[in-house]
Amino acid sequence: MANRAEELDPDVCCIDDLKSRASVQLPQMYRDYYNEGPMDLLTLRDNEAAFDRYKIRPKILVDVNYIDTSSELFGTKVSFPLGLSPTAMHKLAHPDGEVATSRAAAATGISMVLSSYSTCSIEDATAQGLEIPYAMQMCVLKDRKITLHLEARRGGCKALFLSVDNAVLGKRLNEFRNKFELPVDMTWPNILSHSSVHSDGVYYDAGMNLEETIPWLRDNSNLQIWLKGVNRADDVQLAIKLGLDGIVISNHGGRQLDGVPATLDVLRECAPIATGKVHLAIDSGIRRGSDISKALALDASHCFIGRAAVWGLAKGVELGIKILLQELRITMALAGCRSIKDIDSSFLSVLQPNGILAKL
Ligand SMILES: Cc1cc2nc3c(=O)[nH]c(=O)nc-3n(C[C@H](O)[C@H](O)[C@H](O)COP(=O)(O)O)c2cc1C
Ligand SMILES: CC(C)CC(=O)C(=O)O
Repeated sequence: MANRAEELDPDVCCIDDLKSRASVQLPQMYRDYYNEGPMDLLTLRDNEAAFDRYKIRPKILVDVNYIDTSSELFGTKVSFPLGLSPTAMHKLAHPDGEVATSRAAAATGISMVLSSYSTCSIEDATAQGLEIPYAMQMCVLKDRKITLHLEARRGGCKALFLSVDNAVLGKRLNEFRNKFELPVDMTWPNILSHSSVHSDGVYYDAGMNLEETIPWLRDNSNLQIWLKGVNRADDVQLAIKLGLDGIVISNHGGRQLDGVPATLDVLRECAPIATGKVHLAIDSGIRRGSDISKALALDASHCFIGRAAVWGLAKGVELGIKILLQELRITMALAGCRSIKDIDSSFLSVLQPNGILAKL
């Protein structure tokens, strides 16, 4: 049968399998750091549950012999509208770290955003994929001499993703209980070529404000600037006013402020403001190809995954990406969508508490 998992691994058929595999392989301290979040994990759970509240409405009798999943990010073609969110310290899960993750992104033709706290250099990571779009995540650090935006350009990145949801770290109980710490031989080369791990300057500047930071970045970089971690309609309006290139609706995968709404619900609220004015992407909670189709139907132009990629480091990041692509293709075929632009709000309904399906 045409759709049967082709070359996929029978032991790992879905992202949940990948999570189980990674969870038994990783030491508890790192497994909990990856899998969990702050306090009661309310947002972490709701990010995933939100995708189940939206129901797909398939259109019948569409010729789906040929499905085109291709899309575009930062003006570069990608095989489907999925990218890797910035996640710190890949060497905790695999000795090749971000180089391995980047290799998988390149092999599958998708985008990758590198974390400021990557354990490989930007140059080593981006050398893996000459055809795919890379971006660099940055926070404004206390030490302004740590110029990640300049490193990003040297490394061939097309965009900067400014994280705006981490003025301080969320209260992650697992990190307290497990006394989380980095192995002594692990460093953050993109930050530490300029500073020492013991310097306070390598941490976030909690006083950062956009009115000052965006012009500073524009003066010092010609890369696209995206905001990552937007959760309110008025902040979408601010991003448009400041002329930003893109926004990622994100709650850091439910790792920062527990109790904020699921990103899919925030996307639904913010998309009408952003459409046609600024690129809009989403992350947090994406575990299935059908989740990607739901976000696209709610007007996201791109989706990103965090944990699904780090779980992949235990068994194959490429395998995880291929699983999501296969599931997206099957969803599109069964829903009657031949291309990404066919996926619109007519393909979704919401199940209301009274049990009645409502159109968007
Ligand atoms: C282990 C881990 C490390 C992360 N490190 C960063 C980081 O360095 N910078 C950042 O902006 N976001 C970071 N994030 C958040 C991700 O970019 C992303 O928003 C989140 O993982 C998406 O949710 P998901 O894991 O449910 O896909 C991290 C997430 C995880 C799981
Ligand atoms: C080094 C970090 C603080 C990375 C991060 O953003 C996270 O763990 O969610």
